Amino acid sequence: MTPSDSGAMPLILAVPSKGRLQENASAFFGRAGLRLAQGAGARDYRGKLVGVPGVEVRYLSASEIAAQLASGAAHLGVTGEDLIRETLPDVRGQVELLTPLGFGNATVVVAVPQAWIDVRAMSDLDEVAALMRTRHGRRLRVATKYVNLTRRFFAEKGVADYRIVESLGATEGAPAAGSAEIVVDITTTGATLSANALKVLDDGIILRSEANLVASLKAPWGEDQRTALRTVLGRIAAEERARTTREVRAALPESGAIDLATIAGLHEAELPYGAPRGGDGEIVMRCPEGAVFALAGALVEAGARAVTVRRVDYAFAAENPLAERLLARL
Ligand SMILES: Nc1ncnc2c1ncn2[C@@H]1O[C@H](COP(=O)(O)OP(=O)(O)OP(=O)(O)O)[C@@H](O)[C@H]1O
Ligand SMILES: O=P(O)(O)OC[C@H]1O[C@H](OP(=O)(O)OP(=O)(O)O)[C@H](O)[C@@H]1O
Ligand SMILES: [Mg+2]
Repeated sequence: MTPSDSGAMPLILAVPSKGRLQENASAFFGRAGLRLAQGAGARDYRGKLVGVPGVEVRYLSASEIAAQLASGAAHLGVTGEDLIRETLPDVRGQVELLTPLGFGNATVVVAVPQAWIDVRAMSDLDEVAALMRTRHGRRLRVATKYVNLTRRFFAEKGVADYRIVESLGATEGAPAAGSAEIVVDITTTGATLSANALKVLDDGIILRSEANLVASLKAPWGEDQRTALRTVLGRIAAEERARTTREVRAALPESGAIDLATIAGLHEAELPYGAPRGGDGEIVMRCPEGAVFALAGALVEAGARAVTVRRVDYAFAAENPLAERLLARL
């Protein structure tokens, strides 16, 4: 880490440089008003956030991001939960998973040849392993790049007699190639598994993963970095709040007699600008997207003269829940 022009130590934000997560990750930051500006040239793996001083963007592969968050070389990053759980021996002690991002969805699964018609569950693997030993004199081989997830899951399921064959790519090809009998790999559509005549075991789901915004507990969190953190997470929270809620405005009845507190309580709504000052006038509420119609109905029922609902782009608030959660752990 090198001091920025102003001498401040930057917050290092690690962003996928390639692969499936890249486009979605920059779109996610863009929605939050955080525009990534890559340094000159496509091969420059550093950049900045436009208009947010004190942040250095590093473009890395998804697995490298997990490693840098673990070591503390990066403060914040976007990567798959699968890589976090595979790479970090102590997830809770090393990072805080701040929020799932709704993209990069994939499932880590145990898959066996479709031809093994009697093998449906993890418990059947023990029998297969025993047969392998007696018939072929060797252990059942599992091809994977998820070595740690595999070991943990197999141990939980009581399957012990196997050997891992580390795979660096095209894992699903291992059984046909003869380098392993079964695989542990990530799948989204299932197309690759089918194409390789493999099936997922009934209880063979190891982890449902998606991209997450992750913070390192091991990175040096000085005052400069905490300030940058509040700005970045404040914008992300404002976008998330705006996306998941609706603003509901109502013209109160002339009489002013309306029990807003009760209505708000019943419909998970809040009054972000407080209760109305006078008896008459307009109030602004905010509620989850799914509560809109019930809330609007309740307001009309209670005498509101008009109710309008709208989406907003950003909803900033004094509290910064993502930042507070992280800062409380540092
Ligand atoms: N169908 C999918 N297959 C693989 N990964 C997926 C899929 N869908 C989402 N992902 C997520 O994307 C992450 C990175 O996968 P991707 O293949 O895009 O990166 P990569 O550039 O190959 O990374 P690396 O070179 O470090 O393996 C996965 O670990 C997972 O979290
Ligand atoms: O269930 P599906 O939708 O078919 O997707 C799963 C496949 O995609 C990934 O490979 P990727 O394309 O990332 O290649 P890689 O193994 O080189 O990373 C993954 O390793 C699977 O092979
Ligand atoms: Mg890949």
